[in-house]
Amino acid sequence: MAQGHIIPFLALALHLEQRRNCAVTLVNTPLNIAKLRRSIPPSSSVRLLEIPFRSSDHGLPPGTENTDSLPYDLILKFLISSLRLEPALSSLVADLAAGDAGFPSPICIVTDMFFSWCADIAHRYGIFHAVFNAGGGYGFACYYSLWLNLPHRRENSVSDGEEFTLPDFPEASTLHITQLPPFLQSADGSDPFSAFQQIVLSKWANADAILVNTVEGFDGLGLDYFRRKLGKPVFPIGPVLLTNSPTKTETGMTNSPEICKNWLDSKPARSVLFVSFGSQNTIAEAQMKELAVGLEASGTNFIWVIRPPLGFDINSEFRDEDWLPEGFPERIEASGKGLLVRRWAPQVEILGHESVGGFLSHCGWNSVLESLSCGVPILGWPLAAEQFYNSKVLEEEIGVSVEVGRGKEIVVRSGDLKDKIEMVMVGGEKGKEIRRRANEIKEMIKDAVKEDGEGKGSSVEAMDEFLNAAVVFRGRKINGGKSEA
Ligand SMILES: O=c1ccn([C@@H]2O[C@H](COP(=O)(O)OP(=O)(O)O[C@H]3O[C@H](CO)[C@@H](O)[C@H](O)[C@H]3O)[C@@H](O)[C@H]2O)c(=O)[nH]1
Repeated sequence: MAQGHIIPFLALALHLEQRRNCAVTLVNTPLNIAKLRRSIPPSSSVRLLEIPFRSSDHGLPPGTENTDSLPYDLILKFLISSLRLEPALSSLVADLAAGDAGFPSPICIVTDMFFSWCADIAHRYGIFHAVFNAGGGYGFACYYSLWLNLPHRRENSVSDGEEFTLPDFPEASTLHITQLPPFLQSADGSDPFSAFQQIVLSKWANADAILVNTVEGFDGLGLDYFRRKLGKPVFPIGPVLLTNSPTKTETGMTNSPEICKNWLDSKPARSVLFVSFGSQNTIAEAQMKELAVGLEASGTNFIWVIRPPLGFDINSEFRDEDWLPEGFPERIEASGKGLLVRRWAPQVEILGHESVGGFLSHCGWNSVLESLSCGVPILGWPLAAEQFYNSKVLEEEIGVSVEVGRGKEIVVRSGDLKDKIEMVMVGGEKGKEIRRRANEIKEMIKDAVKEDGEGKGSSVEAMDEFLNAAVVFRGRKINGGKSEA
């Protein structure tokens, strides 16, 4: 129930339908199904099914079915409400398994990482179950290990300024306490956040397979962690991406795709920095001001997707005069240096435009994959969830990024931002190496998804193995365990 998860699920559904000839049903709550309906190409026969959900029954504002419109402080309540979908999902799978919905009984159920408990439902009907993790291998291995090895703040152990290693993932090298969001820093295993994470993460072990939206070649460390930890097949099938960004007219995108395209068309190749913090995160007002000053001082061209800062309702009116330095919107418009987009931009199209040469990103994994698929290097400003570990692996292991900020609390200085923007966009040796490496990863991604006379890429092979495992599982159930076929 989040754009960062729904988008890769839609991409996976379309891939399975168009490339693998599978009949696919996407299940979600009514408002998310309405969004999906607008994003599915008319030629697709992916079927959409609703499960009922009334947010007010869970103490959430009316119409809250997606983190993109969720007040920032209600995330835990929202996550817990997802557990209450069990009876509705159970009865829906019972109908599907009986063939009541006019479709053949499903061979496989793929659920989001937060719905891993659906393995129990699938197995009740002899159906193969896979968790599809829309995040990366390394980032989610750290996230998984951190939540299942609590607490992290102990007397005489980890404290401010200290680094530590993960007991079951030492090869991840050291993490710093500032790479843990505040609620994870204070989690002790018995608080409601820990209780929720322990339910959903420990149940990954009940799945028959784990699908990860990544590429083995540059993200193998975390995949090996899950293989070792869960003893289950882990299939890196990515990147599974949409070719066009979903539109989001209901939240009032002010700059249409055509305006963005025309603006980008007027800029030299690789000269534009794209700035966006994803579908559900934002920065503080003071940080917005520092970022604006840093962007202006760097002299680079930029497109910046602005969301209301921390403390403001995501749906509130825009207040440029409070959130941005005085005269900033007018100056950048007059100079032609910047384009401000409110709430939602056509990100895939922007990153694919030849004028874009860098992406200042919160390091949500979809954004990372979309950027690297186009060979665009990253300036990381992780804000929540596993984004801190994505940023770390992108900089330290993969070599395509430099971190410019960390979290919502630590103040980022405009001077430092300016220096790092210059370094990635135009700078000397280090910037050159980051740009070279981003192009190398782009080629690695192309190889992973290729299927031609010369053979299959690693992600195509992984998808083959996953689909084969689901079919074999089905064959065994039908033949009472006697046959593999
Ligand atoms: O203006 C916008 C903003 C976002 N997007 C799209 O929305 C998705 C955003 O996904 P992502 O970059 O992964 O960020 P989040 O929305 O923050 O994703 C959540 O889900 C990811 C996958 O599990 C995690 O990596 C993140 O930490 C988590 O916050 C991407 O496909 C973007 O192209 C747009 O099209 N336009």
